[in-house]
Amino acid sequence: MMLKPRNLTYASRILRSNSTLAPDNSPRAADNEQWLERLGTLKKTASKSKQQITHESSSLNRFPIEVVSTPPESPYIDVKAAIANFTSTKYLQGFNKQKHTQGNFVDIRIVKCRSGDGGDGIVSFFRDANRSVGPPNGGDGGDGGSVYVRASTGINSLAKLRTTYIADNGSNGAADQLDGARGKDILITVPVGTVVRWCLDPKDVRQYIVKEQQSNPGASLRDILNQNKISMHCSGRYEYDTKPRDIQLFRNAYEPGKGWLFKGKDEDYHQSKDWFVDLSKQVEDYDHALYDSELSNDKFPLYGLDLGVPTENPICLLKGGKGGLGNMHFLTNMIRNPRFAKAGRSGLECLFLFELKSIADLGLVGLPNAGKSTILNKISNAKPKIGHWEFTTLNPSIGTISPGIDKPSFTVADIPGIIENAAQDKGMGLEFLRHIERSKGWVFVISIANENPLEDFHILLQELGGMEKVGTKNVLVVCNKADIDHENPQSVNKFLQIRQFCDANGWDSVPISALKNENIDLLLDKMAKCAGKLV
Ligand SMILES: Nc1nc2c(ncn2[C@@H]2O[C@H](COP(=O)(O)OP(=O)(O)OP(=O)(O)O)[C@@H](O)[C@H]2O)c(=O)[nH]1
Repeated sequence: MMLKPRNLTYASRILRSNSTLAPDNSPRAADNEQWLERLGTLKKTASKSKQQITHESSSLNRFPIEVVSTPPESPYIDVKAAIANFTSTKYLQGFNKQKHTQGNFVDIRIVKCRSGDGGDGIVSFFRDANRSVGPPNGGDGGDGGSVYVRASTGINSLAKLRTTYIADNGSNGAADQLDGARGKDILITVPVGTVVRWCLDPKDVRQYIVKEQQSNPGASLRDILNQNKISMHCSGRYEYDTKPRDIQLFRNAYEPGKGWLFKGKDEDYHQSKDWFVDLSKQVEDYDHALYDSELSNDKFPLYGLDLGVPTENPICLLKGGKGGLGNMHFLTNMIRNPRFAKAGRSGLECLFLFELKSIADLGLVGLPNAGKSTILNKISNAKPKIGHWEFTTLNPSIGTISPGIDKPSFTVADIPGIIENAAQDKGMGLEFLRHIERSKGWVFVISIANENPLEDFHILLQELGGMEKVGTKNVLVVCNKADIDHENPQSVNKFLQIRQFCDANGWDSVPISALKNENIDLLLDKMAKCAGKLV
């Protein structure tokens, strides 16, 4: 904490207040001089202040980065990473438009946030019947409001998120040493499971894509976003290794030594006076300390902020700017009438990508029309849409399964069907995978009535990231629609082929008919195991 003279002299002010006419709770010249002397030491300690955001999760997608330079070459860890990591293809493709949504479900939002500017300190002098110009008594500006986020249960969509959140600026100081009011903070409440990431302005990204597509007409959106990189300053644990942890945010505020506000005589007049130049040098240390503490606070986790559990205390995304000092702090033995004060520090403005990654124990994946929604409908309390056309499911739905009074319940997420080349944005793309990313197990639903179910299974495996990615999950393969043509030996053969492939990989498999309720109890047992709820 940076002590200002008023804090130092509180007791002495109370003692003196009855004995003089002057407004005698303003800092004395001697107090101010003592404070100015101390500033040099503040500068060295402030940069060690604690970093604010600590919610970092290992479950977040650690995308590849290229470290370009590290301290001491640069004060930061400079990294390059693909643009795709700082935007959303779903957003750029306009998936948020009404035609792509069912009901009120929104799982991705880009939001502009701004913390408030600090109010300015003011120039004012005490006046009464006996004195036209008394000691300086200009108060400090109030701090700007900050932007906070918290995750809460009971909400399951980002639909209510606004596009812009702007915290209030702090008020300017006033005469009689009155500090300005603090700006009002903003609290953004999101569902548990939301990941917040720093992101680029979609307008800039769109412009960039148009330019790239003009120079390279065949390039797809995904290729452009993956192949082009942005550079950024990061901070991290460079004492031990060069691991960048946070993106460094910068305020558009005045540099240390600047930000003076003058009344009466202008800046040129003051800069020509030695007493002001000396004072300004001392106050520059105060500015440096502020700047250092801003740098250590103004960071955002490079891989995002994972709000996977309800937050007890709101987390500060953007801190408001500090209020400026009033002229009462600049009274010294040399300077009897300080006609200058300091401006408040600016707030911060950033765009954040809010992504809801549902938290379900199991994820149902399959080609369109495989019967995923029918299964979820049969086994849980969820009522997803069922239709005999492809892509009936446009949004994920989550159902809770309660197998019995003595058995633990678990949750299952049904996501839109995945088709060949989904990774290249065919069909509904792979955007919805975020909802099963955190799931312990993946349940592959394959329609045994299709011509080549084993090939369908291979397509799914390929689109979901291959054996390497799928190998990190518990896997259950459900061969649905076993009622169709069940007496035909070819149908049995199709199932046996899949079972053989599953056995070779150590995965469980089960034939069912969701429509006719066949083998559903066995399916529930196997799903509970896959979710890690049964041994
Ligand atoms: N014969 C038969 N038909 C089924 C079975 N399960 C589902 N169906 C039918 O298959 C069609 C597709 O079912 P859905 O549950 O909507 O399939 P989905 O996988 O959710 O489809 P998308 O929403 O496109 O991803 C519907 O007409 C269902 O009635 C089954 O076991 N047997």
